[in-house]
Amino acid sequence: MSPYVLFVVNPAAGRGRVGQMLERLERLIHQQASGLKVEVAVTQRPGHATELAQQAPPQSRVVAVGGDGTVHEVVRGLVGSDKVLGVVPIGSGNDFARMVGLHRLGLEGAVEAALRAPAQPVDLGLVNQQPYGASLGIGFDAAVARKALEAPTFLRGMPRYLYSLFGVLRELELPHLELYQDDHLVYQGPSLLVALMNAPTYGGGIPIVPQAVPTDGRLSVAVAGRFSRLGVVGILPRLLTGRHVHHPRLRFFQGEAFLVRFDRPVPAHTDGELIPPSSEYRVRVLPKGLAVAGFAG
Ligand SMILES: Nc1ncnc2c1ncn2[C@@H]1O[C@H](COP(=O)(O)OP(=O)(O)OP(=O)(O)O)[C@@H](O)[C@H]1O
Repeated sequence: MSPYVLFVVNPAAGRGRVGQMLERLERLIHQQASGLKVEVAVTQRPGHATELAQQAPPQSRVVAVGGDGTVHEVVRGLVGSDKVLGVVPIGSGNDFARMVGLHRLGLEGAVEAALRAPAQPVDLGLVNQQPYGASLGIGFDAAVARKALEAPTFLRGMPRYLYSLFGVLRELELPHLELYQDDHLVYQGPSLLVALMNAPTYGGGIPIVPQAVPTDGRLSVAVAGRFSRLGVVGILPRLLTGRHVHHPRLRFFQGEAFLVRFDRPVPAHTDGELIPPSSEYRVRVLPKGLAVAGFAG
């Protein structure tokens, strides 16, 4: 029996580009799906993709059409099931697709892979019991993302990012971090950010932990320690090209389970989606947590 494939399309992804492509997308999917049972569902609101993924029948493929936020919501609906994740990356960042090698396929190639390519498992992360696919960022980058929500609506793209970045820099006051790996304290001190990664990149290709491998049964962790405002501005260009890894205020760890504890609630994001700020994040890897169509392993 051929599998049932549900495409979950987020019209808001890619800054609304997906919504503008809806008809073309549906045509393409139905053209390529001959012989398969396929349905296309358009999300109506944030969180809807998780419900749709949960409701899909056992052993089906559920394909996230959008960016990392859409993938994140579908992952949340699939974890612990025998369903397979597909990804048609049309977001702004697409770091999950980059992690599993699907970002270079182009639209038709990605639809084809979602429909018919064999599936291989990847690790997932779990933070305070909630799954994530590619990234967990705690601290500075999440604060910038949060600030962007308050930015004036006329600011878009890079101006919006710079507004948010300098807004957070102006108020910069580093929390005190204690990082435990398997119950051992491995780092303590002021911290700009902590990234607990399954993927090497976040934020649309920023190689925060270039050595991360999503099939090694471990999370790769970067801790940025005490940074001044000027220090942050100095490290950013190096971060974009992966030249930050030898910076003396950066530390890297790899492992299965971490406890991230702060002296106050600190903002965080999973796969680029903000989660409620907390002073404690319990994080672990879920080895081979989800099968992904078109992932070569
Ligand atoms: N119908 C909808 N209307 C508005 N927002 C929606 C709808 N459906 C889903 N969303 C939200 O859209 C947001 C953005 O989606 P997504 O992250 O996939 O796109 P993106 O931001 O372009 O990509 P990336 O995260 O890769 O940069 C998500 O937070 C999701 O919850």
